[in-house]
Amino acid sequence: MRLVAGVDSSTQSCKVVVCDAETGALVRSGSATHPEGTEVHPDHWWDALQAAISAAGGLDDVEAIAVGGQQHGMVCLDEHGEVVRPALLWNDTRSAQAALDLIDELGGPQAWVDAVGLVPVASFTVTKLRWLRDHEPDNARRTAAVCLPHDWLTWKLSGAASLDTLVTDRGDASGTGYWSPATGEYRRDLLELGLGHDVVLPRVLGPSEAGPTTPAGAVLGPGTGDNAGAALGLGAVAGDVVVSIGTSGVACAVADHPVGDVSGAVAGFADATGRFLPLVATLNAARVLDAATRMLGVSHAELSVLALAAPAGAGGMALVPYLEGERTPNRPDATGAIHGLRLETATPAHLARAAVEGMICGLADAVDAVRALGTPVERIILIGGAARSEAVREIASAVLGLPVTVPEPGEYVARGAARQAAWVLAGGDEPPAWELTGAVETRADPTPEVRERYASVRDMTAPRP
Ligand SMILES: Nc1ncnc2c1ncn2[C@@H]1O[C@H](COP(=O)(O)OP(=O)(O)O)[C@@H](O)[C@H]1O
Ligand SMILES: O=C(CO)[C@@H](O)[C@H](O)COP(=O)(O)O
Repeated sequence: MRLVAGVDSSTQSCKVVVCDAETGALVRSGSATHPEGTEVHPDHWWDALQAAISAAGGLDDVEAIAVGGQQHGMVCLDEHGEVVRPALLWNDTRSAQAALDLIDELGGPQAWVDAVGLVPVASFTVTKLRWLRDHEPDNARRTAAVCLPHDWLTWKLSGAASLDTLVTDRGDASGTGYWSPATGEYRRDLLELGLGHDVVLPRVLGPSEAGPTTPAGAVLGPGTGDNAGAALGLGAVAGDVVVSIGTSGVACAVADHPVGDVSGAVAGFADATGRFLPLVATLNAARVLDAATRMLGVSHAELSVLALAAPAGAGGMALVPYLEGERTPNRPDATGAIHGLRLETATPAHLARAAVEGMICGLADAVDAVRALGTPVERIILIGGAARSEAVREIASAVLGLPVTVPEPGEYVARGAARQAAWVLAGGDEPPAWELTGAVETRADPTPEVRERYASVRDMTAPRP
């Protein structure tokens, strides 16, 4: 059996899967946690990757490896390849003003959509570079190369010989704000608009193009952003909308043509197969439920039981989940809110239900935004840590008004990276046909009134103090 490995270096943890290259069957796996915070030194990702590889029994018998990772994080390297400062992550909102400045300077949202398929918000790398230029000019000047979390880990696995050996892929490059999915070229003028000068950028490999090798001789794939990785790991096709409830909430779909949304809600990313990946991301997803478990002093399993014990609509209680500000809608300084609290609804069950419903209402808006661009929504595939919750599965089906397909619990980003590694080994126009088994469909009675209530209160939140 030929073995391949896939990595998911996500916001909260690093996961490694080792799979049979031909069938995709999981052979072994491991994981390790990442530190908290929206600013993290990349060395922590490297340490977690080493720990996860050890937990997975090592990679000595693996022929190819690919790395999927959280998108957009700004990794700045100096001319010697040293990290200039801790990386600013996708969920760090300090560059919100930089995003507004950049939109203005290029001539408005349409100019950005035309150039790179997205309208800048604080998440995208180009805005973080502008923040660096404005707030840490010495660090900006020292920056000789910029890459993303997955690019940096691929480079480290290759031995990090020189800046010229940095590689990336279309999927992750499309989240920078200085690479065009439509032309497949960097927009160095936009990089310079952000950072103030030109730097080395990773070479963009094709979807199954081999990168460098590890010192042990395993071939490295291009890797990709975590959402493109998940779509590849799930084998998503037209009509599927992947909804991921991890640290971020995401709704995305595979498309044959580049997509642009001047409202900025949908980012017109590229995917990991040579196609495109219109995507909406929210900042508030699984951690809203983590917060609810803390407020109620219960476990996730207990939160799920509580939420399902309360009536749909939580007796009119609606929770707006902007606990970390929000990206879609673009409200970096917003806070969360609980509306409609009454004596008779002041129970743990009502609060649990309102937390799950509010978080999913944000994602239902995301699915609507993807649909509004003409993307067919025939099947919802639910993944991410919070998909382990029965309440999330039931309430997602009810709030979205659609059946929800939940694959068996697994690491689908890491699986997608492993599938890419297998594709690099096998060659050919399409990735190897890895069958997805064990998916279960959940159908609940639709509750459109929950979304109506949410829509009536979602703009009523206080700014961050
Ligand atoms: N049974 C569960 N119910 C709800 N949330 C859960 C459950 N298990 C894990 N989670 C949450 O899922 C999140 C991690 O999901 P994951 O998709 O791995 O995140 P990321 O990829 O962003 O690091 C954590 O916030 C964790 O608390
Ligand atoms: O910013 C985005 C997508 O645009 C996020 O989806 C990040 O890619 C982080 O993902 P997770 O760690 O939550 O999986």
